[in-house]
Amino acid sequence: MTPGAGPRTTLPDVTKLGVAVIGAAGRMGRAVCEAVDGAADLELVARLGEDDDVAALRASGASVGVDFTVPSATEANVHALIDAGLHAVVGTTGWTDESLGRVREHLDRVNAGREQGLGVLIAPNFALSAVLAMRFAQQAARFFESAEVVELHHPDKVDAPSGTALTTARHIAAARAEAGLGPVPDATEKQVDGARGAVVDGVHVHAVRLRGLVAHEEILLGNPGEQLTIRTDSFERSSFMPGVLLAVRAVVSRPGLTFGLDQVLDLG
Ligand SMILES: NC(=O)C1=CN([C@@H]2O[C@H](COP(=O)(O)OP(=O)(O)OC[C@H]3O[C@@H](n4cnc5c(N)ncnc54)[C@H](O)[C@@H]3O)[C@@H](O)[C@H]2O)C=CC1
Ligand SMILES: O=C(O)C1=N[C@H](C(=O)O)C[C@H](O)C1
Repeated sequence: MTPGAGPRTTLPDVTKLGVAVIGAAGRMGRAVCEAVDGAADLELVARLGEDDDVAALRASGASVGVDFTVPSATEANVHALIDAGLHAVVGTTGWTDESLGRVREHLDRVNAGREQGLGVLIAPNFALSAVLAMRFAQQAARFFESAEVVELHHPDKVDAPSGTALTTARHIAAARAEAGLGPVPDATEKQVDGARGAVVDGVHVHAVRLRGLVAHEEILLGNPGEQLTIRTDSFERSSFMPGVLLAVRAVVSRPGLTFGLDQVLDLG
């Protein structure tokens, strides 16, 4: 574990919220460390990498652990953060209903014995444009016969489709089901494997990997004679930082599991 700004020679500032970043050397981890460092009310007290022990955060002065690691590691990190008595903000992808359920149960168990409960906030995307795009897609879905999602990312991304696209597709599917819409029209009988993308709850999702891109998504909604396109573009990782900082400040007073940044924005 590397302390926030070199070896600590003084006690942490108790007027600030102590933050530890897990995955601190990664693309997002570096940006989060910089953002926390630049926030007057937060103090970066630890940067953790792959070989560091999350349990050591117990003595670090951190109240919130922020995880931007890899899908195979994030769930274990969150359970370790809860066991160490920290709140958690998570941007890492790979969450399923089952893994979210395990976190919810763990929090229920731990919070039953605490005066001020621990919170975990997991968001597939912290960029405001993406959060709004997901919400608009959910609102629009019931009015359209067809819906497909295209996500476009940098080629160093290890998972496909993106967590954002999975969530978008699930929201669209839920809105269609609630409105009583049937399957999307599709006459395809013969295709090269994968030509129609992945199918998430009946919604086709396509993943593009292209050098030069950061994180982008298009939601295409079609009716006879018309189309609605909702598009979000993160050109820089700075786009995620206001959402990450908002989540860090919010999670300490939101016991239990929160999924999605929309839950802490006043979106109506
Ligand atoms: N929710 C959001 O707004 C966003 C989410 N992401 C997601 O965040 C995750 C990280 O993305 P990037 O920073 O681009 O990846 P990256 O590959 O640049 O960074 C991941 C870092 O985690 C470290 N790591 C791996 N296992 C670890 C472990 N067990 N403990 C501690 N550190 C560990 C790696 O060494 C690396 O430094 C991905 O799942 C990505 O999809 C990315 C951008 C925005
Ligand atoms: O890996 C990324 O870069 C991103 N991952 C998240 C996802 O999979 O949705 C969020 C954003 O799209 C960037």
